[in-house]
Amino acid sequence: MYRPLIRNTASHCAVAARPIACKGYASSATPPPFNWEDPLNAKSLLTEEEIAISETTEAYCQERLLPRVLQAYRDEHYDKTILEEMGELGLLGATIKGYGCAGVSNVASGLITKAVERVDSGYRSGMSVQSSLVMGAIDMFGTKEHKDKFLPSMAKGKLLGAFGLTEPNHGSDPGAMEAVAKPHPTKKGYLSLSGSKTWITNSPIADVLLVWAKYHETGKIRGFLVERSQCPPGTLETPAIKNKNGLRASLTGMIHLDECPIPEANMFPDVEGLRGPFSCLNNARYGIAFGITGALEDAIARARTYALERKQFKGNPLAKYQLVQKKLADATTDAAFGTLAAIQVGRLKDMGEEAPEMISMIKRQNCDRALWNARVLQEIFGGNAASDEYAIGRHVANMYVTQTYEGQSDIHSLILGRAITGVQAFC
Ligand SMILES: Cc1cc2nc3c(=O)[nH]c(=O)nc-3n(C[C@H](O)[C@H](O)[C@H](O)COP(=O)(O)OP(=O)(O)OC[C@H]3O[C@@H](n4cnc5c(N)ncnc54)[C@H](O)[C@@H]3O)c2cc1C
Repeated sequence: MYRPLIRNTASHCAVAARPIACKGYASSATPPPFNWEDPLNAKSLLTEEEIAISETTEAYCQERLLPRVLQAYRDEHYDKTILEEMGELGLLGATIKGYGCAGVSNVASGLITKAVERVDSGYRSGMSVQSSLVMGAIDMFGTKEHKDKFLPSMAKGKLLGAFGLTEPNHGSDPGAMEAVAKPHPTKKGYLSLSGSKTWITNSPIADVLLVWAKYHETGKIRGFLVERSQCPPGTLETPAIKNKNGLRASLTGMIHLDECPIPEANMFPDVEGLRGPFSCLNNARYGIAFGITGALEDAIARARTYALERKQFKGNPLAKYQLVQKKLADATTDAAFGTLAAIQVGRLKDMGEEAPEMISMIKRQNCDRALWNARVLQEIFGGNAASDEYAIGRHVANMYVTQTYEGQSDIHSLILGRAITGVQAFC
């Protein structure tokens, strides 16, 4: 069994306070050994609590998730009891304080996503939607009633969430969405929600769907909590999107709302416009930027093992050849740089000093570099890369999606370009 996360308030937010032992410049005759699994000693930047959370989550993921992922990916199956297991460990909504959540630092929550994504980006996606996009939104924008009603069961993984922003005609440009909430023609105190959302993680199994739609009176975007159990037949459909090329271990679907009655009280009261969805996306994008380094590290570890074991030309291991070594050097460098950048942004988040553009920067950089490197590492496996048993093809296919969702990399380039030049280039 795994220990649930226990919050040690003393070491919660700050960088581990350690005495600085001055050994003098270049005084050591034997420099510390290079650790290819943590080349820049990112661990030295973590608190004891963060290290313990990381180790607990890594152990759970390697022992319980890894054995399931190959079959889940083949069958395009998501076992929703995974969220209950994660809930028991305190991994869901981990940064939220109260409501049965662990209340850990943003760096600790990044380490959780990294451990899960080391196994599979789809498992991390299912968790991120629950934690950052739905629980996070309720915590940020919900009323006390929303929080009391939804957060404790969501923290346990007993109530599942989905986040509906993307529409069939509006992906990168959600401001142009067509979903709309109008007064309900017959039910007093209710709104009538209509519209379609697509590519929505967890939608086929979600109990509560956070749907973003334009409010009739103002034309501004508002957030609505749609409870599946309260929707009359025919007003809510959530068909699965089957036969995906990537993220097959997570469930993705559509949301169709046809004059669905929603209590007015289920609308987030005070947030309007794109600030609502984008605030939630910021947290989730941070999780992706941190998490994807786990998937890249897994690709590196697998490619390294393969390169050491596979022999070609006079019985030499592939690892002996310079071109192969360069591929591993490039990927290892990018994983290490990406991890440090994610920790830095996490620390700034803990202090409330992160700019959204910082998150765009690490989401774009870490996802782009992970995809590029994993695609190159795939070559080390030769023909065997075509077999799903070697996992590398699964990571590459998943990484395409991580580079695409929650703002495709080119969109994050435009966000950064706007911040650098002051000139808007979206339209
Ligand atoms: C497996 C999966 C799970 C997902 N889960 C969710 C979810 O849970 N909730 C949710 O709301 N959405 C989800 N999405 C949707 C995802 O966020 C969108 O696919 C993404 O935002 C891109 O939108 P689009 O697919 O409509 O592409 P488009 O917006 O049509 O873009 C296509 C291409 O054009 C480029 N482009 C667009 N506009 C510009 C421009 N102005 N300048 C330069 N280039 C531009 C884009 O960068 C992209 O490369 C998911 C997607 C996938 C694949």
